Amino acid sequence: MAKETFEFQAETKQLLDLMVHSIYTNHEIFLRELISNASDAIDKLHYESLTNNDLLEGDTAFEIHLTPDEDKHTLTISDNGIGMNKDELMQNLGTIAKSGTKAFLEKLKEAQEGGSVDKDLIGQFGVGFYSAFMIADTVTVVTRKAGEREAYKWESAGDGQYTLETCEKPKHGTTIILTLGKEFYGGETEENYTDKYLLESLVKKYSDYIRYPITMDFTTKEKPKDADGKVIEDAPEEEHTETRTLNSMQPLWTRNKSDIKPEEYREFFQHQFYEWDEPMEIFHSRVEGNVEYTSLLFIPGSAPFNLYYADYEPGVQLYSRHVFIMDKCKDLLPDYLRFVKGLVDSPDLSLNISRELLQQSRELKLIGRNLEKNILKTLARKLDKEREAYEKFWAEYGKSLKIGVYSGMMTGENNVDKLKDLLLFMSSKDGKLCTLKEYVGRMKDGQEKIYYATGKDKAAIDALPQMEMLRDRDIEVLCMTDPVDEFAVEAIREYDGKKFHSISRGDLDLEDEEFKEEKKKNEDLAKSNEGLLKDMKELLDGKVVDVRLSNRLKSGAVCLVADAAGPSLAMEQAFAAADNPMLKARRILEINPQHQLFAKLQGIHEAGKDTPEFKDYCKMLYDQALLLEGIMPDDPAAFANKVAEMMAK
Ligand SMILES: Nc1ncnc2c1ncn2[C@@H]1O[C@H](COP(=O)(O)OP(=O)(O)OP(=O)(O)O)[C@@H](O)[C@H]1O
Repeated sequence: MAKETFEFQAETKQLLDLMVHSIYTNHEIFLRELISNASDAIDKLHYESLTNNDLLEGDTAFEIHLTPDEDKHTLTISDNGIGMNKDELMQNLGTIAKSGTKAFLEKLKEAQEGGSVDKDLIGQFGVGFYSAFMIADTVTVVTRKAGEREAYKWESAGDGQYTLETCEKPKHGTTIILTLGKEFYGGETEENYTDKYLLESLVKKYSDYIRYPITMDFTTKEKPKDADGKVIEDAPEEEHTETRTLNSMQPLWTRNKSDIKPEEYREFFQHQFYEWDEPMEIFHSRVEGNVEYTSLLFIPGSAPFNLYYADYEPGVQLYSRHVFIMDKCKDLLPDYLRFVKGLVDSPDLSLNISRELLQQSRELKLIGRNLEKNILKTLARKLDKEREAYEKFWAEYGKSLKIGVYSGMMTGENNVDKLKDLLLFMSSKDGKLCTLKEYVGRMKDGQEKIYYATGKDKAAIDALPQMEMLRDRDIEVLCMTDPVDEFAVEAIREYDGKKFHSISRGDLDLEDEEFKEEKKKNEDLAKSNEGLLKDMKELLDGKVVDVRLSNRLKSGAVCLVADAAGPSLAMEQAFAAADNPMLKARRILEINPQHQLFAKLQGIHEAGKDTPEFKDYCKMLYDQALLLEGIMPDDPAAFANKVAEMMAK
């Protein structure tokens, strides 16, 4: 193949431009990035060779080798990993397929504007390879895919183009030759990347735990020794070259907890899982028993923006005796812990079965159950002892637990018992978060139900007309401001023998005498107004299933509630947002018989149910009730016009 020139994809160009112009000051991490890619490539080959030994081509000594050359101003990093064929080269080093890159570019811009470009951005967004352009004028990649014959040379000066041609490469794997920029070699600079001791220290700093030897040749000059081992003083010095392994190769998770510094955990977490923040929680444990494993799990400092979208891939890395098996095993932990990152290393996981079978294996299930228990125990402890920290966790991941509560009903897992004590809801009293236990613990004497209301925020809930009665009675109401809240509560049904009761669904049924008396009075009143209510219902046919006199209103004129059978209005909205408009609430319009408007309505009705005025009143009452629930009337313009017309009268 003759040498061909290709253009980088637009986003890659943008990224390269940032790298070349060195807006990022922490140059040295390029080495970590390239070493980490080399290690991944060896992992891949290792894994594939388990089922196809021929791929190794007889070369089983996995290694990442560094060759600095002071004279040529180059640094070469080579591995005997899987290598790349032509398509892969063009795909991997010509385009940026990952959606994360856009986020990276934005973050970088933000950091730049904030004046803090030192933050460790690169690598967390999977743009590792391109960091080479921070220090190299030209990057040359020579690579041959294991099991294939053709080798390729890729080259770029980071100027928007790269070239590709075939070449010779006896060993499979990848060699990256960095022709260093003039600030990055020679004795004048602190950043001399041909300096072996600097390279050694960088390997120690960033790549010590890499599982394969990172080697470099050290040449020393010594005078020869005689047969007795004595130095021959007058002989000329001889050069000795010795290949040294620079890293300890001990994976972090295999070390003793007490020997690991917090910054080592942080560095590992951020780099291994491309995270930006510090972890919020670290779980590091070694278990021996029915099944033996080491786990190192993290709860990231903040939830990824796509945690609840289909493109988010949950899962934990699996290793067996420190050998990488798979990246995202999603069957290990329950879905409600989808935000947990980390790894499990177990000699009991077999390397020689398919990933599908592995995910079904008894050992994996056992490990998963143990980890789940452990995480839940830690969260419970946090809730109990570190409330503020738990509320921070809740703000990031609470939704995941709430989804877990109700999705468990579908999958047959009993997540309710596991999770109900970890849930927090906002109290109508002080706007603070409380657990169900706390709510029940401070219920008023004689209160038998857990009252809740739904709305977009606390202010909207406070403004609900039906809240007035509860406020008067000093009854605390749980504010459900997230659409999933009510679904979770539906799944829990009751807590400590107390049933959940929506203030906007079914009957309000407060438990005090005053309420019961009111209710009785309204029942009598409803009988004497049967005609009016029936005619209103007829007029609003298709919109509501019933029109009733309300027991739940004090000063408000109307409200819209849902029948106890079927979803609530908030649930209906959530279904509609999820493109499932079939599940509708059975709406009931309630009118306050104590309100002046009711007397007016009675008067209008006397003139007959077919008068335009009665029709207008009914429609407008319904639209008002919708607005109170935060739902737009079907025809907002008609509603506004009617209001204007009435105001002008
Ligand atoms: N030494 C290598 N051997 C084989 N393939 C490589 C090597 N270096 C890079 N690649 C390929 O190029 C791709 C792009 O590398 P890059 O460092 O830009 O991102 P990445 O490593 O995939 O991202 P992340 O840093 O998120 O892991 C890699 O995914 C890999 O497929």
